[in-house]
Amino acid sequence: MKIAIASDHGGFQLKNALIQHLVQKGIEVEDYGTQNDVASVDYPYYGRLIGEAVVNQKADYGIAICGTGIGISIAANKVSGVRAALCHDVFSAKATREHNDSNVLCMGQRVIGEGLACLIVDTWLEAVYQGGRHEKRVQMLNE
Ligand SMILES: O=C(CO)[C@H](O)[C@H](O)COP(=O)(O)O
Repeated sequence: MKIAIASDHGGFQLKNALIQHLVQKGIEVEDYGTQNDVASVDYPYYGRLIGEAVVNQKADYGIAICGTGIGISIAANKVSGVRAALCHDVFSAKATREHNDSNVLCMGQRVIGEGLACLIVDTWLEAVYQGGRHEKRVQMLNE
């Protein structure tokens, strides 16, 4: 499995923590930036990068972080084929894989701590899309 990950300056520290967490688990990670939290950068650029990496199959899934997670999730969802989910709790992380077949996970560094964020990532990656009644709805999203 390969994960594409990106953040703006507001999510840079959490991005680093998640990269470390994923690499420790043996998961391949490609870092699409940003490279520091000194320079103020624009989350729409990084949301688009992650969205395009996923739909162009450069990675199996994407993770996108900003201060709130909101702006970068809006940006990622502008890319056709992206189903980005903003999750700050474990229930939502599991449900969005099972029901929405989400392919990008978004979180906010200014909202949750690293421990919970790692647990959300693990839950999201382990959950399995259920298909069935959800197929038609996901198809509607794609259309
Ligand atoms: O959360 C975000 C977007 O939803 C951004 O990270 C946030 O707006 C950046 O703010 P600032 O420029 O004040 O650091």
